[in-house]
Amino acid sequence: MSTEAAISIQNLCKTYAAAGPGAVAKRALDGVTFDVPRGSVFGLLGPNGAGKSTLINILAGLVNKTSGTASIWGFDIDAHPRNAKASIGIVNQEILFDPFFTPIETLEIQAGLYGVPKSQRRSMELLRAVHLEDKAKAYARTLSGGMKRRLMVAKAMVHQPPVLVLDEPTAGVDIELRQQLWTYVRSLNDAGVTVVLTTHYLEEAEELCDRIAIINGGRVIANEPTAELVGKAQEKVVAVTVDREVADLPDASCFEKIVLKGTRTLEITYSKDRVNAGEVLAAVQRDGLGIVDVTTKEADLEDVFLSLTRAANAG
Ligand SMILES: Nc1ncnc2c1ncn2[C@@H]1O[C@H](COP(=O)(O)OP(=O)(O)OP(=O)(O)O)[C@@H](O)[C@H]1O
Repeated sequence: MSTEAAISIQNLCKTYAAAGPGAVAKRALDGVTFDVPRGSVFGLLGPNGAGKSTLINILAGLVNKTSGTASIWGFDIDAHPRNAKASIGIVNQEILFDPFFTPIETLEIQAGLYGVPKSQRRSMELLRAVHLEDKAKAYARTLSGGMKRRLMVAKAMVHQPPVLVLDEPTAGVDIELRQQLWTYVRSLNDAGVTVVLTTHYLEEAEELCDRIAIINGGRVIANEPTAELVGKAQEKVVAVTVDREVADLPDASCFEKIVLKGTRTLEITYSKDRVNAGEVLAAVQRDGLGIVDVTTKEADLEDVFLSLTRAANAG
């Protein structure tokens, strides 16, 4: 176990017992091992049912692991549960707080639960950080969905944990609010907070995370710096605009796919390990077409994610 890690998980397993007669036990985590480096924004990705919530709930002390170890900020969750819990703030998927309390009361109550002395509370500062200062004394039930979500983030930070976990922070959230949340996550990270983010939005992970782990079927199938993971995508797309209308599509045998967009633009999908961009263009020119313009699209995380989970399911 690395003491430098914000979170260190070793060989973590969780089997949910069969819920009743005829039901079967479910192995939700099957030997998960990874470290979250201190100071990073770490993405935890996986399809539905991959085991992400189970993992987070184990860290939060809400689900008992079957075997393996986990530590938060150097504190083993079994040996030092209180210190481990004090080191982490978790924002759940569901919005949970009493609708009759105001945001400032919600934060004060949460600070009380965590035993934060009055002199060390920063409730107003937290509300300011999530742009809810002017709503400090409004009933929580009168807040919009986005405001409630921001209040959840502030609530998770009352005890100033060095690690913040956001479970699907932007599910069902509009683009503007998503941008605001991203900005806030970045500012927390700039201030030294290690952030772990689970998301279905690959674009979000690609934009925010330094490092990404992908879990599938309870196992880690990738754990790499974001740029390296993205670099693994083998398929690239190039759009080639030619100098005349295309009557017949060029021979596609060295491409994965070729589609005509409009009358003069060919969108060609090719595999980096089979051909390079020069060969793609040469193949177009061989057909007597003159090239007027070329644009390439970088492969994104979606491609990597799909090919890795497909490979894991096939294997
Ligand atoms: N309390 C439970 N009892 C039995 N099985 C469970 C329980 N909680 C989760 N599971 C099962 O364990 C597996 C992992 O579930 P988990 O909720 O951790 O996945 P997830 O990656 O968080 O998915 P999602 O993105 O949909 O939240 C699933 O097959 C799920 O059905």
